Formats: sequence, structure tokens, C-alpha cells
Amino acid sequence: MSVLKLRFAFLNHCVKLKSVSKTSTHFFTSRPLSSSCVNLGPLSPEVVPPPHKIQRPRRALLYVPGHDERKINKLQTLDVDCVALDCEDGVSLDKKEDARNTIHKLYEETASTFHGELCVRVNSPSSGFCESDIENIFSMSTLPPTVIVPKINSIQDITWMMNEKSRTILGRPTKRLFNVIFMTESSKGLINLQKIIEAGISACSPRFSCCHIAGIIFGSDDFCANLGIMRSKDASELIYARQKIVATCKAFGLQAIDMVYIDFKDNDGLEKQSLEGARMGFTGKQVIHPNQIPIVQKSFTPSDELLKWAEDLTEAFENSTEKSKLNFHTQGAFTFRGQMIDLPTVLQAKNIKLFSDFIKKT
Ligand SMILES: CC(C)(COP(=O)(O)OP(=O)(O)OC[C@H]1O[C@@H](n2cnc3c(N)ncnc32)[C@H](O)[C@@H]1OP(=O)(O)O)[C@@H](O)C(=O)NCCC(=O)NCCSC(=O)C[C@H](O)C(=O)O
Ligand SMILES: [Mg+2]
Repeated sequence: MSVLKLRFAFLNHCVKLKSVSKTSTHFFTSRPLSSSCVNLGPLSPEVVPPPHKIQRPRRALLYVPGHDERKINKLQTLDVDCVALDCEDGVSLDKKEDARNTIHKLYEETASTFHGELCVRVNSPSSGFCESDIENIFSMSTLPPTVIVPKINSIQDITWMMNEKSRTILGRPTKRLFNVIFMTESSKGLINLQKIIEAGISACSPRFSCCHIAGIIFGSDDFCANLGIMRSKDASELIYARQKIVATCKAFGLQAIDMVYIDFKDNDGLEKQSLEGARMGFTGKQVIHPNQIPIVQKSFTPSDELLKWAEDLTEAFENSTEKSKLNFHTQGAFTFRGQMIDLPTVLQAKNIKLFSDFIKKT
């Protein structure tokens, strides 16, 4: 064997050793999944995402059919974080123009008196109706703060939307920042999600200014139709899609808004599904009826007990670092109410406190 070959064999052997030791170190030092969840005893273990990237809470997002003046008038009486004035599936084909005109009128006349966020959901890029929706929205003197775009399946869909928006908005004197939230509603939309977000963010780059990708909504009903499945009561068939959406959103600092619960008279079922979504990391949920609003908003708000736990834990941590003369990053594990606490749990407690303060402020 030549010297060169020997050297190569030796190096190869070292690399293998290194990778084995890396894997085993990882294996022995990483905690099993279950123990990295916080056991909060009697409290529900809501885990709230880092709020630093969230501009505003959208715990409940209420759909209101855009043509339905009676339901629109009801909005003045409702305490809801976010409303989607709908041009899409809540509006029949023969009412699309009505919906655009009613929404237009609302923005021109009374939108500023509503305290929540008043968004518009346009039709999907492939529907043939979206151009007219966008034309209408961007010709209003008050732009909606947020546009929701359904059925985004590909990079082409999102770039078409952004180009259409830029074309329509061009020449407008006020180029105020506005948000785009788009909906994942098909298997293609789900597998392309990361690329779609990247394309959306790059289309919002400072050169084109004035827009911001703020979040993703899971359109579970269309998703089921696309997959050829029926939704079950416990929605177990949607676990993968929901978790994939949450994880992808978090990677880009976006809000993730969970599925609708269509049995609008079943409050217990709604609460159960809302808390499940909050535990998964969703920051809010779509609702279709006013009765669903308080249940959903409460489920996505850290409870008083959880907040107290977070405050006490943070205080205990600060006392512990002071005593040991260590700082935030060098402090190791300590005991709090019979549990082992280390940095990840402290970070979760801080998230809860920040998110709660954020909701109270808005
Ligand atoms: C589901 C409904 C059709 C039920 O309507 P209705 O029979 O009128 O209900 P109630 O009589 O119980 O209503 C009580 C009062 O509340 C008002 N109301 C009802 N719904 C709304 C609403 N969404 N917004 C505002 N106000 C509302 C009623 O007018 C009554 O008030 P009053 O008139 O003073 O007596 C209805 O709730 C409804 O149409 N909901 C919205 C449906 C919708 O938009 N669907 C599409 C969105 S979901 C979606 O797209 C899923 C997603 O894309 C996916 O793929 O998963
Ligand atoms: Mg849909």
C-alpha cells in the first residue's frame, strides 16, 4: 500500500471514529422526548411560542362572508382578535361581486371603528376571481392591514400573487406595510411549504417593500378533500400536517393558525381541539361562528395558573443564579416544586410571560 493510500485509510478511520463518538455522545446526552416536556401538574401544558416575531395576536380568526351585511354589522359587538372578510368559499359564485363591493364600502366608511384586525380573504390565485378581488382591495383609500390568500400550492402561486399585488399597488401614494397570510390546503401546498415561504419572503424583500409574510393558516377542510379523506372528530388523520405546518412556521418566525372546527354547537369539542392546537404550537385558530370566539381566545391565552408558574419559576431561577454567581447561560439544573429545571424550561417560562404581556398590551 502506498503512503498516500495508508494516509487516506487512516484519515477515513478517524472520520468514522469521530462520527461514531458524535452519535453516541448525542445519544447519551439527549433526553428522551417525554422528559423535555414540562410537567405542570394540574395545569394544561400550553407551550407558547417565542413572541418576539409576532406582531399582533390572532388567537381567533373569524370568517364573515363578505356579502352578508347582517353578519358584518354584528362585528361591532364582538371581541375578536382578527376577522377575515371573506370573498372565497363562504361566498357563492353569484355573490362574489356583492362581497367585493360590501367590503369596499365597509373600509371606506366604518372599518376604523372596529378594534380587532380586519383582514380580507381573497379568492385563490387559480380561481379566476383573485385579480378582481385584488383590484378592488387595492383601490380602496384605506388598505386592509392583512390579506389572506387561500390555496397556495406552489412557488408560482405565491409569486403570481405578489406580482399581482405589486402591479396593482404601484403608483399608490401611500405604501403602508401590510401583511400577507397564506393558506396551506393541499398535499402539494404542504410538501412545498418551505419553498413557498422562502419565495414569499423574498418577494417581500425591501426592494418591493410594503409587505410582510405574517403567517400560515391550515385549511384543513380543503386539505381533506384534496387527500380524499374524511375528517374525524379527533382529527387524528391531520396530526402530521398540523405539526409540519407549525414546525415550518417556527423556522421562519411566522404565526401558525389552526384548522376550523365546523361543529359550531359543540363547545367541549372545540375547546379540546383548541387546547390541542395551542399545545402543538399554533398561535390561533380559525372560527366560523361568534360563539366560538371566547372559547378559542381563552385556549390560546396562557391561564392564570400557568402564568403564576412561569413567574415563580423565573424568580426561582434568578435567585438560583444570584446565589451561585452564574449567569443565564452558565446556570445548570436546579429543583423547583419537585421538578428538575434547566435552561429550556426557563425559556418556556419566559415565553409564557412575554406572550401573556403581549396579549394584555394589545
Ligand atoms: C355557520 C353559519 C352559516 C351559521 O349561521 P346562522 O344560522 O346565522 O347562525 P346563528 O343563528 O347561530 O347566528 C347567531 C348570530 O350570530 C351571527 N353570526 C353567525 N355567524 C357569524 C359570523 N361568521 N360572523 C358574524 N356574525 C355571525 C348571526 O347573524 C346571528 O346574529 P343576528 O343576525 O343578530 O341574529 C354562519 O355562522 C356562517 O356563515 N359562518 C361563516 C361560514 C364561512 O365563512 N365559511 C367559510 C370559512 S371556513 C373555511 O374556509 C375553511 C378553510 O378554508 C378550510 O379549507 O378548512
Ligand atoms: Mg379552504
